[in-house]
Amino acid sequence: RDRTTTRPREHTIVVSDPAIIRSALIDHADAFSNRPLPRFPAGRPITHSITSAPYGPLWQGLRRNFTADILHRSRLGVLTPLEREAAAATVASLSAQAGNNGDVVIRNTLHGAVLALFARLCFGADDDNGMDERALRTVLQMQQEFLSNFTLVRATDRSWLTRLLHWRRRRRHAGVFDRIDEVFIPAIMARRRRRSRDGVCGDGFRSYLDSLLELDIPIDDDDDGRARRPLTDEEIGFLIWEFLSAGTSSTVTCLEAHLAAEPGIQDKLHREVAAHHLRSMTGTAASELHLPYLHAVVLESLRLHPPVPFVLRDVRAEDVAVALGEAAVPPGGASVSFVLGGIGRDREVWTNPDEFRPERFLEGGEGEGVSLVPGPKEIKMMPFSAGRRHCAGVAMGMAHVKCFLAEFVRELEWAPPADGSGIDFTELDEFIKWMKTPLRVRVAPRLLK
Ligand code: HEM
Repeated sequence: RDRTTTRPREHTIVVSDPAIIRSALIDHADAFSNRPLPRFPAGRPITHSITSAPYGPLWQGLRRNFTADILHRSRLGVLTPLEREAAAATVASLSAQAGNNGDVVIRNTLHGAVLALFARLCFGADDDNGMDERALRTVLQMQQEFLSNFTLVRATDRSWLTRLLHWRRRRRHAGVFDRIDEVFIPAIMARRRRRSRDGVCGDGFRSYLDSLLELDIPIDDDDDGRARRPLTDEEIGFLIWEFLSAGTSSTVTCLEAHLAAEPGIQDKLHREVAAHHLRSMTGTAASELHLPYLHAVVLESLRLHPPVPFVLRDVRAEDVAVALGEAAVPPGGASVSFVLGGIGRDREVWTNPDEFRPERFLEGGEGEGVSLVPGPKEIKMMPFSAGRRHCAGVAMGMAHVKCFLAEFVRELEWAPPADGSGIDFTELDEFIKWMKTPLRVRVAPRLLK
């Protein structure tokens, strides 16, 4: 079986042509199913996460547990009340923070709320799930530190000189991983105690942690996973870190980009959402309701501002040559970087691609039927990537974004800041496409108008 290497490849190939991306990720999926392994501090079980496990029985087991058990579509309705509570708390907090003129910077509040929601899905829905406000603040800091150093650490990985020059930031980045055990292991132990005291899930809510406590993984990925063992607490801690981090920043980035939408679009969205009395509906995920305009707004935003700008693969030389036609790949193989950012703005596919026009995704529009994760047909956008390693949280990501957005436009009116400074759409050139200047908006309660 093809294995990925822990040594950074000397050679990186950047691919932005959608036809070649499709051919590599879908037609040559066997060769393009491993990510380059990051250099994490020695001693970490770096391959024991969905994102870093090589394609094989371990990855299959971890991913199946995640998608078929915890994130399965049939469970999304069960999660809706938690999503609504988180969205409502965010509305209350933003309203309270808005100054006299109504201006408020939303990113930190939103990030905290989305993280708290993921923590409940992960550790259990009760307040005493072991992740109090202090622990959540620590995780928020860890995520911010991790993301702010990620691009630099990757870029400086290749030579000892760049590693030496940037050792301080590299050390800070590695320090995040040193804190994972300290933050999560007490909560893991508390959940285990509760389960043995009160029965299987303690509070009756099957959390991601519950699934990990019950999961057996292959002892050896090379013998097709026949012999199995439970996960260690350290491995569970790392999987929890992945769960809390993989979706939080992309969900926040996605929402930030939506809320900058024009008033005309917002009013139309408000009319649709209000007509559905979303709040009174229970047991149905926002993503499952018939809200075509909400769906179109989310897709249009993902087309224009995909939160993850590129995806990486670790590939052997012969596979690169077959799939990409690269003649001069060194025998050591290559890292391939597939650029997702520009696909949705292709002028040959989209009319006036830089315009925010959700209508293109409604019936009869050029985007009707475009799928969130492209299959073997032409790729018109791919915010969640494609092929075997495409985003494992598509359904949950969409459900969260729609639920927050619906609650936001139902309760509040959003406008550019009162001081006339406008909205700066410049994105940071990093692993996650944050807006360079965190979005500041004017909010006003809708019901009082
Ligand atoms: C709007 C929200 C989101 C976007 C745009 C997004 C996008 C992506 C992208 C582009 C990838 C890389 C795929 C590749 O390498 O081919 C990815 C991977 C992944 N995402 Fe998401 N994501 C989002 C939300 C979430 C959520 C909510 C979760 C769940 C907690 C999640 C969990 C994951 C995981 C586990 C992977 C690794 C999959 C694997 O290696 O098998 N994502 N995501």
